[in-house]
Amino acid sequence: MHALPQDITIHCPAKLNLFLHITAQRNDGYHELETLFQFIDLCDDLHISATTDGRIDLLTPLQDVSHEDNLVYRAAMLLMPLRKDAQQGAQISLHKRIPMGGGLGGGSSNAASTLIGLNQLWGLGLDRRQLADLGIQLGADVPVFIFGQAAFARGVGEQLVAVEPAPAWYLVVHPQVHVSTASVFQHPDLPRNSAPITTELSEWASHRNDCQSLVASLYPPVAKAIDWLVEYAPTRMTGTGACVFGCFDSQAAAQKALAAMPSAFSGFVAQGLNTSPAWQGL
Ligand SMILES: C[C@@](CO)(OP(=O)(O)O)[C@H](O)COP(=O)(O)OP(=O)(O)OC[C@H]1O[C@@H](n2ccc(N)nc2=O)[C@H](O)[C@@H]1O
Ligand SMILES: Nc1ncnc2c1ncn2[C@@H]1O[C@H](COP(=O)(O)OP(=O)(O)O)[C@@H](O)[C@H]1O
Repeated sequence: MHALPQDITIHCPAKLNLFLHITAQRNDGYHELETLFQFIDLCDDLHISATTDGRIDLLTPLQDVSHEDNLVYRAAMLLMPLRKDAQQGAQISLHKRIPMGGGLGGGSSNAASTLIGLNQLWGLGLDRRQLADLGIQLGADVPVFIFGQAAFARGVGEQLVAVEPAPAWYLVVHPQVHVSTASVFQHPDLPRNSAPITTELSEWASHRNDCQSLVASLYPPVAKAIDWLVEYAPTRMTGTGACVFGCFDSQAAAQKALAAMPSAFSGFVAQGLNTSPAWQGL
């Protein structure tokens, strides 16, 4: 039998929702979506070392998130009952770069990478489907990060079909406000009855983010960020916001717009990725 690795470093990419349509609301309150996910090369880094004390130690606290609520810790807890040996433990540290709560999916990506990494270190032998089924308990975006390919998603984000969105460079602009996902989905003015998609996924003009008008009206900085960025490139909000992204043909064009960005916003240039770097080297 091969010896298990003792240490692993896993990238946790951010995602963009290139579009997001809400097609229905289920009886349990959750919304049925049709969304196109692409990863971007802005990544958090997760480092996991195997230990033999049967504990999960998270070495890097996050501001405003307790250890017990941290999605890294919660993902590790989901795998604890599946260990082959109760002495198996882990020390985990997270280097965060993805802004939190901006619609970029960083927490879900951290959770997915924790499941991927511990599955490897502890030799659990779970396949991607089994990891995704565990991960969805932590958040609707976790399965796509385990799936590891750009995807068209239905349901609450668990029915995934691999797709190849065109290569693109993005300027991602953070309007510096925090939008609560739950409050957007609870809002009475949210449109909830988009028709299921029949057009090409790649046709930008046929698609939209159904949360965008509502969020822009509730949060004026989001509207200002869109109004500014749309002068440079086709622009849309990701997830339930607050971040918005412009699509550029080249890194240089995206960088040029970033250089002109008003100081009220923060932003970064990133490349679209159709394969997640989380699985690299595994
Ligand atoms: C909207 C999306 C699109 O990618 O992204 P984000 O803006 O969060 O990144 C996701 O579907 C978000 O997924 P996630 O952030 O994991 O949401 P969760 O924690 O599962 O849900 C937060 C709350 O939003 C509501 N919710 C979420 C997803 C969904 N399809 N319908 C809902 O009604 C529920 O009230 C839930 O309690
Ligand atoms: N490891 C984590 N990284 C980021 N956020 C986390 C993490 N663990 C828990 N959270 C909580 O999840 C919320 C949503 O995080 P995130 O995935 O970054 O944003 P979004 O859902 O908007 O894409 C955060 O505001 C934070 O309270």
